[in-house]
Amino acid sequence: MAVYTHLAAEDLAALIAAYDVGELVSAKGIAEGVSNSNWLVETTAGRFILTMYERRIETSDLPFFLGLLDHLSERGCPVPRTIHDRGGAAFRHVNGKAVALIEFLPGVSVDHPTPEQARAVGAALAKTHLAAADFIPARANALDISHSARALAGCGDDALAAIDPALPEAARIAGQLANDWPRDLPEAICHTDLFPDNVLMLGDRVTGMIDFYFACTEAMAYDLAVTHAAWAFDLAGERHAPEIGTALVEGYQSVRPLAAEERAALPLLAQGACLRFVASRTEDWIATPADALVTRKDPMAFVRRLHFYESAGQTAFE
Ligand SMILES: Nc1ncnc2c1ncn2[C@@H]1O[C@H](COP(=O)(O)OP(=O)(O)O)[C@@H](O)[C@H]1O
Ligand SMILES: N[C@@H](CCOP(=O)(O)O)C(=O)O
Repeated sequence: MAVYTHLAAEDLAALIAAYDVGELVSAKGIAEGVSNSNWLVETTAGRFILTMYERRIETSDLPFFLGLLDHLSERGCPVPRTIHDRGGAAFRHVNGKAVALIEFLPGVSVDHPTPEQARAVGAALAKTHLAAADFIPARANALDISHSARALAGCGDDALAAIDPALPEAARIAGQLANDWPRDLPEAICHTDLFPDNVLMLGDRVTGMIDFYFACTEAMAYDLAVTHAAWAFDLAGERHAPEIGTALVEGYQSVRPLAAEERAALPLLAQGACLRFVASRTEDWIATPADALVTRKDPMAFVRRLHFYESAGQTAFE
């Protein structure tokens, strides 16, 4: 579920009246997602997504995230633009919480991508990297490898082993990788969470890239590594799908060829990408009671991918 807050009908109507988007017709809570509350809003002028920021997002970061959506959308990327209110503001507050009205994009998230779809996702990712080149604001990656290493170490070996006996070893690998991390790869504003549920597709076409709320200044090859780890496996991380990974990298390179040092770094970047999700999933696992309404995501699905990238090396990307 992802509607954490009840919005009274009169609050909703007053909010929509602040925008030049016609009259409110209906608003339905959207079940997908875990971080924010989302509603599909219909007005006499069309459909919109209303997002209420609930967890992990600092209001001070909203101008960056929402400005980025507008920047990428203006440059032809399939990214929803922000609807600004009559006073020009990109976000407002309702009952003390920040909310934004976002363009609705068509499409569905695929569960079992084909190579053609993965190719299109790779190309769309590379286009956002190029289109973000003249986006001036910067934002550090709060979930970089040093953070993952600290977060896992902070859980303590006993708590990690209680989830799975293999987790303490993953924490040690994170500490090692934080020391070996490449620092000089070309950077851009990166999505850093481009999982299948953050991509909307119609057939082989990417119609929407959403949920830019982890976007930050990062190595572009790291963003490709995150996307590879998110797309080129089954959900449990047990089966690598080489045809998906290959198509993804080919699609990326059809728009932005990788430099030799970026290609060479991919296996290590992919291990770091896995550890970013091992760390956040482990923290959530410990913080969320087993009977909570939100389904906990399994950190071990990314420990398996981590070990795959360790042993496969460069062959994971061929
Ligand atoms: N711009 C959009 N156009 C169409 N659907 C959207 C849009 N933004 C979000 N959604 C829908 O809302 C769901 C949750 O959005 P998401 O941003 O992933 O939430 P969360 O940040 O909580 O994970 C998505 O899976 C999608 O179905
Ligand atoms: N993609 C991450 C979770 C991030 O949550 P999101 O719903 O905001 O994309 C994971 O799979 O661990």
